[in-house]
Order: sequence, then structure tokens, then C-alpha cells
Amino acid sequence: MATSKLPVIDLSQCGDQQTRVAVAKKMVDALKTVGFLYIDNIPGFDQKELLKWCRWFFNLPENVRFKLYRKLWNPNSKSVYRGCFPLQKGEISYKEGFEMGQDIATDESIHPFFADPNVWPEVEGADEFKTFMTSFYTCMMRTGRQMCHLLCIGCGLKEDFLDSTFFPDSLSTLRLLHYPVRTEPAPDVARHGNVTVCCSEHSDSGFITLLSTFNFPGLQIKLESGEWIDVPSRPNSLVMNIGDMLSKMTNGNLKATRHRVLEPLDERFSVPFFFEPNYAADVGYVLDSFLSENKTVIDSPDKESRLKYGPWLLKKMMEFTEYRYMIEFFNQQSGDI
Ligand SMILES: O=C(O)CCC(=O)C(=O)O
Ligand SMILES: [Fe+2]
Repeated sequence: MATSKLPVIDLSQCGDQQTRVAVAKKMVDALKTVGFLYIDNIPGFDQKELLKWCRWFFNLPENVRFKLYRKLWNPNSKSVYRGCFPLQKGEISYKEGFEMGQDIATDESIHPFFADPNVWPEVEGADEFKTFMTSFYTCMMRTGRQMCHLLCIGCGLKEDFLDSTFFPDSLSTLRLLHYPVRTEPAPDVARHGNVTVCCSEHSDSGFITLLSTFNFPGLQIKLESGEWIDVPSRPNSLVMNIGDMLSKMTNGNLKATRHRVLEPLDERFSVPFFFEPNYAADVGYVLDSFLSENKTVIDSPDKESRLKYGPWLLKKMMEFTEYRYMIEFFNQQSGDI
């Protein structure tokens, strides 16, 4: 299996304006071609500490984590969006996870499904966990913003051009993932030739994903030729890629590269952070530098009636059974009030 040599974006080189522009161009070039890159020297990022808390969380007794399961898996739970999802035996994707976001401060138009408060375990050590996770979330928001600034510079836009798309009420999600070794044979649909996956082939849906893979192998990306190549872990770095929405907003010039995870020999952890716009953000246009006459653009000239991020995301989530069920459940509940 071939291994990629992904471009590396070094944030310590972003201090002076000239090198910053060069770094920004390198980043945009990477997103136009392979669609994945590494980020080095992220201020405040401590991979060891993050992995420690991942292990702590997924080692908690099942009954402690069960209380955090979304309503789909725990009928007594109030959570529909934030919180935990369990392993699903017999599925292609064999992983369990915990998700958190930020409290939405000002956006009154938000669908109540996304206004779900965070949930935290009730157990000794939970306060430190919450403190760590909250500060890690802030670190990822800061990094997401920085990457967005580089993206804008690299696309010939003002660096803060997209700031109001993300602040103050970003829907960004931090997800802790645990992939244990399967206790039963993988289903046939998880087998592709001589490999077996535990996270099936997909592209991310939103804007920018910042992913910690620690020292674990398994992540692969699909080249345009259809060949799968490994993305080896890189110490104390993040892997970055973009999602379908940002790809759309660049007329497909930046690539939402498809990726998957191979089944691990031993348990695996990873932490994706999805840097996402505000619910009400206007996303129904193509960034100026990518407008071209011979490509279809997301239309609607009138800003007010253009596509908003939240409703688009909601529609996208309806493609997944677990969310469709919960969104329908939620709409029904709201209708009853
Ligand atoms: O676990 C990984 O390395 C990748 C996870 C992923 O692609 C995702 O959650 O979207
Ligand atoms: Fe992904």
C-alpha cells in the first residue's frame, strides 16, 4: 500500500507577513490537489494530554456513559444531538463516540435540534475532563479560525472575509472516537478486497476538519486515480481536510477528498474537530476567486434567499438513519408544545 507525503503547514512560520502568504498559498495548493495536509506547531495543542482523556473517557463504566447516550439509544436521555453514540455490532463503522459543541449565544433562528446542551459524565474526575475538553475546544476553534484566515489569504481574499460565517455561534463539533477491536467477524460490506474498514469511505460534509490521529495508523485517502493511500500519523500534528460545503463554495476547485479507516489490530482513538459555520450563515455563493463562467455555481443572486448553513446541514443529516429518526422525533415533539 502506498504512503502519502502530504504537505506540511507549519504555523510557527505564520508570524511574518511574507512567509504567511507563502504558507497560505501552499495550503490552498494542497487543497486543490490531494485535499489533505498536516499542520505542525499548533499553539496549545498537547496530543499526549488529549489521548490521556480519550482513554479516561472510554474506560468509564458502561453505566456512566450510558447516561450520556442520545435519546435514540437511551430513552431517558434528553440529548438528541450532543452526547454519546455506542458501538453497533454488525455495522460497517465500528466505533463509539462522544460529541460536544458550544452554547449558542445569540442566534434565535437556530433549529432547536442544534441547541442541545453539552452533557458530561457524573463521576470522579469529570470536572477535570470538562475543563480539559472546554479548553481543547477553544484551542481547536482558534486553530480553525487561523486555517480559515490562511485559506482566505491563499484565495486572494481579505483574511477575515469568512469570520462572520463562523462567529459568534459556530456549530463546530468536537468528537472523541474509540475504535475497539471487533469481537465478531466484520460484515461482508466492511471488506474491500484484502482490507477491512471500521469507518467507511466518506467525504466530510462541512467546512474544515482538524483531526488528531495520535500514533495510530489506519487512516487512508482516495486519490483521483481511485488508489487508496495511507496517511501516517505525525507526532503532535493535526491532519486537515475540507468538507463538501467548502468544496461547493470553491466551485469544486478545493477537494473534499474521500477517506476511510482500516480496522485496527489493537484499539484505536482519534479526535476529529469539525469547524462549522453559524446556523444562519450565508453559504449559497461561490468565493470570488473561484467564480468562472463555464462552471455551475450554487445559484440565487439574492443574498436573503440564498442557502443557509444550518438548514442545509439538517437536510444532509436526514440522509443518516439515526439523525433522521431523531430530527423527525424532535419536530413532532416541538409540534406538540
Ligand atoms: O478516525 C479517523 O481517523 C477519521 C474519522 C473521520 O473521518 C470522521 O469522523 O469523519
Ligand atoms: Fe471524515
